Amino acid sequence: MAATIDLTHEGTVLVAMESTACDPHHTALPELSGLSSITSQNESVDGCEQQLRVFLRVRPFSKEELDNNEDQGCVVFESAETAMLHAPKGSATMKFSEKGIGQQVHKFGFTKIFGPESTQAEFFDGTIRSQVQDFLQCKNALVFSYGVTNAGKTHTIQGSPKDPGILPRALDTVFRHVNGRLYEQMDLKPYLNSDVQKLDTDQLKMEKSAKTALFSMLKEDSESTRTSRRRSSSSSSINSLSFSGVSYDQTLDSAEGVVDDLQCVYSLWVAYYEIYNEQVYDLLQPALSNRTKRRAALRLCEDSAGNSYIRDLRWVNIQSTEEASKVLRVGNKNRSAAATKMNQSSSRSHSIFSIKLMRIDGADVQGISELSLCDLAGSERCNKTQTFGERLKEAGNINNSLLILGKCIAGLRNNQGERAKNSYIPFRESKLTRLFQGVFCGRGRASMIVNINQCASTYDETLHVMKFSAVAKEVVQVIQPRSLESLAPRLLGRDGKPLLKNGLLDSQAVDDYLSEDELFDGDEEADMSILPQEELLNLVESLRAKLLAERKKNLLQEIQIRKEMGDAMMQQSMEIEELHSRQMADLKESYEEKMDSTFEMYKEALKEHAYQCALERLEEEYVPLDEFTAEQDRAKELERRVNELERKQHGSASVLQQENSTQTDLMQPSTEEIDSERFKLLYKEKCAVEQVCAEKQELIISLEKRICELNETLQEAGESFMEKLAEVQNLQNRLNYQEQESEHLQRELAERELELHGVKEDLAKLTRNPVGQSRPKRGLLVNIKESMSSPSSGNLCRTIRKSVRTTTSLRRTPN
Ligand SMILES: Nc1ncnc2c1ncn2[C@@H]1O[C@H](COP(=O)(O)OP(=O)(O)OP(=O)(O)O)[C@@H](O)[C@H]1O
Repeated sequence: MAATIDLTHEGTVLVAMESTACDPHHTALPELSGLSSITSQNESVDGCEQQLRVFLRVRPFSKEELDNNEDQGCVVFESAETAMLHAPKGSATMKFSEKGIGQQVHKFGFTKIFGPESTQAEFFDGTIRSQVQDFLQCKNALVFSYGVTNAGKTHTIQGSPKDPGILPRALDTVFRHVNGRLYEQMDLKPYLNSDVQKLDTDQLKMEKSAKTALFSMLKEDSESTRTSRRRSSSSSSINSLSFSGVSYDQTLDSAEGVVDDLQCVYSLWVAYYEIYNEQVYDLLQPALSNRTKRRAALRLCEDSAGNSYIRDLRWVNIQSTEEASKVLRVGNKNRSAAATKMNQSSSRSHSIFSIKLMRIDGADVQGISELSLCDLAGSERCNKTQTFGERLKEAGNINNSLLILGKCIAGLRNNQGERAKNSYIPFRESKLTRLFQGVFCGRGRASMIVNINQCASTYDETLHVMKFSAVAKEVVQVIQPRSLESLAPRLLGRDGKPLLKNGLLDSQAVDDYLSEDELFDGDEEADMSILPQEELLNLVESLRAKLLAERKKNLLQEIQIRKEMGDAMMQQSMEIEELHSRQMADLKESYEEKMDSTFEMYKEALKEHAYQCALERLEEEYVPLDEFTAEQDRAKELERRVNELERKQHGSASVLQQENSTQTDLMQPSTEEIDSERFKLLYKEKCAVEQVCAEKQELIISLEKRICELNETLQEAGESFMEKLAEVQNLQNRLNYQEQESEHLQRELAERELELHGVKEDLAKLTRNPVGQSRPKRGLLVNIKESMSSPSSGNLCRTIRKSVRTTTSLRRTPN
């Protein structure tokens, strides 16, 4: 059930995205469709344009991987920016390319590539050091690592105590920059997305005791781990990560080039949370129950400007790298890690470590910026990693949120340029993208780290990651320059009311900020806690009746829409089925025709060939019958005469012997003459017979030769016939395969019809008993959106998704 998305479609024109508002409080984020947020490059001249920076980091082989013959030269570096992927034998990519689908070699470009030998320090300096400097100048930054599981994401972000990753290095850079200028009190605390809350004395006390309690969690833990460590000193868990007293290369200055007002002091706050199974959990909150280790899920809300923030997320004030390290260790302890087949300590959640930096000048908070480092969970294919039960659900959620991230990135790219498609960008379909929508839309600089391993066994997944990154690299961010005034967060009191504006109390500002209309208009996740309680109760009461009527109306509309969607789905599946059966019938017919005609063609050719050979043979061997019989007669006659002469010769020899003694010498000469004449004649005839025999012999030899030649030709023709027969067989096999495919698809179609039937029955039930339903108090669009987006929603959504997948796969089916 691995979610895959092909992001490599066309649309290469890269143009800028429009910046979002200069003032973070009063201009809403681009609407969720992203339609209004996209302009051409020319229109965004004020903003600073930059292609999304995408870095590739390739981790070295482990010893086990080398032993398992994982090194098959799959990754080849062409230059510092270009890498080639070569499909290894046995990979799906190779199998497909052998069938003529896709290629064996893929080439990808990156902002910069870091090979297996690159150090953590080199990586930090070459990638996010500049973003940390931006952060120190009140600019938001987001860094996220993407890659298959076991590719080195956590190593890159967190590293180990001896070899710290970019997060400890970033914190170290920040602390060295603010060294001696830390705001030591905790009374100014981050609030909502980018505001600041002034804590009163009670709140301050609570804040301090909460911090002490947090660090004491670590003490308790270290007491127990110390005992276990004594037993086993081999632990390399990230839980023990510490970067206090860093021993790594510190030759580079912490924040070169950062222009700074030396009068300013800084307050640093950190939060550490994870998105696990599409729920946000605070990694710094203790578990609800010690036994189950369950924690409370937090709500993702939006302020009136549409900026996302996590309600009740715990921000901890830190005064040193040691404290930052402690926070990270507490969070790592709580992180949802479970061993998968591919990585023994695989992280199953997206974990985000956020740092907020407040620049304070006297009583004024001049600016606030946020740096988030997001370690995405590894994406893996369920079959390969043997995931079951809870792990399978996790994998589904991980894949789904990565899929949405991919869709958003592809959507951003497609919406850029003159040929912008103005397509819907599904930021709100997952918590991850919803959280970082602002940064992607220009409220900060984002960069992506693509982690890969070079293992042949995970080649196909790695290729998918690379394709994803290729799309990301084409996204252009426009970071709008913001004035210091616009950067200044609002200072809010206990109940969320702003206390100061331009140094003065401004009660009007609260109305602008949180008007009733904004609070209740459309967004079901608006944070109501920021309104005074009484006001809120009144509003709730007055809206109650309205809401009921609205819900009734919505329910009916929803039923109608579901019915229409069900009908449309049914219609669509019937059309698909019909189209498919037509295609299959056509295909079958055309293959049969092709096969028959090929067969006939070869049969004819063979016949023709045999006929020609026979004709040639006849022509060459042909002797007229008369001639042949006359010759035979002549030969017989000659033979007969030879026999007769031999007989005569024999008789005359004996007569001569008898007469020799009696006859006179006179008689002798005349008999000898006759004999000699006869001999001469006989000799001549014998020669003639021998000549005829020799001629016949020659004829026989030449005929035998021709027969041999004809045999060879026949053999050749036979061989070519066999070849053609094999081809025909091959075509027949392909036809059988297509038929099997067709049957499979028809079965799938039948399943979908069953599902649709189920949905229709549900609908019918719903129509029969609409008021009895207990539904969450949400709007129509929200319910529809949720049912369309949530992986755990009902049959209808599964059916729609299935249909979309089937349609896509139908389009991809090779002819
Ligand atoms: N650049 C590197 N140099 C040396 N070892 C590395 C490097 N990158 C990763 N590793 C090692 O590879 C293993 C897997 O790395 P890591 O846990 O960071 O993967 P991951 O992508 O975070 O996996 P998951 O998504 O499952 O959490 C670890 O043992 C890590 O120490």
